[in-house]
Amino acid sequence: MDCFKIATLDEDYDEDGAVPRPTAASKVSWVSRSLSVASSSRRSESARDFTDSLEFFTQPRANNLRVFTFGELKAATRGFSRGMMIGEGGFGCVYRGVVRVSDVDDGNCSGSNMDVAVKQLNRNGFQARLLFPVPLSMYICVCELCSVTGFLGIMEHDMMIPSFLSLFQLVSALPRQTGGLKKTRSHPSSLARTIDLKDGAGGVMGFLSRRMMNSFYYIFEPQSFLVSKFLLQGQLMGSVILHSSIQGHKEWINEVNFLGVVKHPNLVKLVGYCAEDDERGIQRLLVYELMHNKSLEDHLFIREVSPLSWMARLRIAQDAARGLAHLHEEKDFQIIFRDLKTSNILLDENFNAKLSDFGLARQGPAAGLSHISTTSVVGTAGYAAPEYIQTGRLTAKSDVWSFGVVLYELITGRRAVEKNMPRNEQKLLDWVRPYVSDSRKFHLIVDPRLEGQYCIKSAQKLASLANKCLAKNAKSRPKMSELVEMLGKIISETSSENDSAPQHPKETQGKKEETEKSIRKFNWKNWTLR
Ligand SMILES: Nc1ncnc2c1ncn2[C@@H]1O[C@H](COP(=O)(O)OP(=O)(O)OP(=O)(O)O)[C@@H](O)[C@H]1O
Repeated sequence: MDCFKIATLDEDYDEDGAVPRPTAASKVSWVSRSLSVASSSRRSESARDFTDSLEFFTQPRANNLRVFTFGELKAATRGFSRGMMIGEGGFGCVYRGVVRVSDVDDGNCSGSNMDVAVKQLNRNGFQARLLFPVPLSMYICVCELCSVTGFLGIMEHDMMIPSFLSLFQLVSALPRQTGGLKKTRSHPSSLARTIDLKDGAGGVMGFLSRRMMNSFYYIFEPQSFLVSKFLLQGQLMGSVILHSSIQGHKEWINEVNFLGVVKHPNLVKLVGYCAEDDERGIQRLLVYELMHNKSLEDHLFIREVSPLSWMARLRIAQDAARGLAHLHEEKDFQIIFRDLKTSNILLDENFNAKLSDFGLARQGPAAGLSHISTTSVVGTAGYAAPEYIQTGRLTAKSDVWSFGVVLYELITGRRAVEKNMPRNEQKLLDWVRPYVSDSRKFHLIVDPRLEGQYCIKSAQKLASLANKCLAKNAKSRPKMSELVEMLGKIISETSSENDSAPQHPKETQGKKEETEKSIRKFNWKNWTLR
């Protein structure tokens, strides 16, 4: 999933929620949300945004996170071996591992083994990744102008790029990686024009992994300006996203600080972290409880994984809503999650859902203020609320919008943005619209992987809930606690309907049996990386 960051936004607060003043960011249309976008940006503003987010961290809050050494985590993950890798996100790889934890709670200091997921932040400096088919000329131009250092993500393998890569160096390096790009010795400035896209860059495009396309990336200043320039020329077929280790580090700190202090059954548990800098580079790792059934994304969109029953989907939605309600409403400070999506909803061995990835979380507005004005709009395209994209003004209702998108993904089994679909079906919300308003056609959008094993009334009720979350006017969207209640009602109505019409065996067996069945089907050994 591609993401965006829009910079240069006003820092004004608007207590009555009046129509916002147009800003640079408001030039970015909702239609272009699937692209990575950026308006002109100034480093100082980004820095201010960073400082804002640090505010939260300066207040002392107790956490009992364990500090791991790099050596410990290396041993726990068998040297970060590929065999132990369970996922990959925009900021690094996630590995399975086992760590020893002490059981201080029960009075004795004996230790026990704990299954964990270890997320390793990518180490080296600046990063560049190609998310969507991009004309190679643009790619090269961006890389050249940005002086990319560090990794250049092409295909599954990261390629090392020497510091201050020149255009010529990049083009020379590409053929070895793509196996198809014509080597050319022309002067760097003319290369962009001489490369045959079908022959050479086509190879690059073809090799882009699905995983990379769905990942989360940043545009980092000052490079974002360059990307926006391409966008303005109307030539952007995709985007080159750059982020730096500073940016990744910020997310890392965010995660430690937020997840370190929030505890809830529907938020993934952060066990500890590792922060070591040495000759190997910057080591930043996070250690979470292992969620045996990975993410909702895996279950909804990966064909090899058994589909979730309708009832399981409803319960997952309610769990996620509970997690968000806790963040929004149950603490002495509000937390806006900012990145709700199916890959951030993890499932434990009983298919209980927990939210993970607090890298983009922000503390909500102070008392008396209606929103936070952010200087950078971040999130994942397809999930972010339109008013946030257009104005940078962030409220908890932005999360509610994203939740509405997730509800439609649960109903349809389709991604928020589906690049492989015909153009008119790519944006989920646009695609469902005509079907939702026509009850005779509604069944056509329900996930075919359910094979008819669902209650149509229940699905329609869920869609109507999603519509409430997707109200244009943010203020009229429900609060997450209200959504928890509404979902509870749908769940109990659905189970009583199932009880009276037991023709759907999967849904009448109860959660436990259904879960056991799914677990049996889910085999770690057959787990293939996307
Ligand atoms: N605690 C965990 N237990 C089990 N699997 C996990 C855990 N955390 C992450 N994963 C797996 O690793 C994948 C990558 O997670 P990560 O949070 O790094 O990125 P992401 O959310 O998929 O992408 P993005 O970079 O856009 O946030 C997840 O989709 C999930 O499948």
